[in-house]
Amino acid sequence: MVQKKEILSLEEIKQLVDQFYEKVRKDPLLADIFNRVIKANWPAHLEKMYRFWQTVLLKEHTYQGSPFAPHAKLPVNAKHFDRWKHLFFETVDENFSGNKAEEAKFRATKMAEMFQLKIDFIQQRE
Ligand code: HEM
Repeated sequence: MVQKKEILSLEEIKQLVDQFYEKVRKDPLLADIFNRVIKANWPAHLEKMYRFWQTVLLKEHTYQGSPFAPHAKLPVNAKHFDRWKHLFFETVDENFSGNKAEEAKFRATKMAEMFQLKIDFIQQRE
């Protein structure tokens, strides 16, 4: 069996982020939701996401921002988060193994849970 790579540097972060958003952009449930906000600005979004995951996984603090803010008003529910997590896990597992790969899935799950709780709360009030 071929041993998969560990996530050790910005190079692997870029591979993970690029391949994940390739899937997102082809996904029938998620693509429109992203495209409506991002429009032609995918390169800027990807740059931001490299910095986000570099900060989370490599502890190189290149991301500064409010991760939740752009999600607050998105028309999303559990179905969308399940798909997001499925594509993210699939991308990690296709490319990587090791501690950081497991941490990526753990952190993504925790953030998705938190985002979903906040979004549910906002949607209930409206
Ligand atoms: C259904 C699930 C999700 C959808 C539809 C979604 C969609 C979006 C959209 C449309 C943006 C704004 C992009 C822009 O303004 O250019 C964004 C930004 C972002 N997303 Fe998500 N997202 C989802 C889940 C997640 C999860 C689970 C995480 C964390 C692991 C995450 C992390 C981020 C970060 C860090 C940003 C950049 C925030 C900033 O502007 O600093 N997203 N997302």
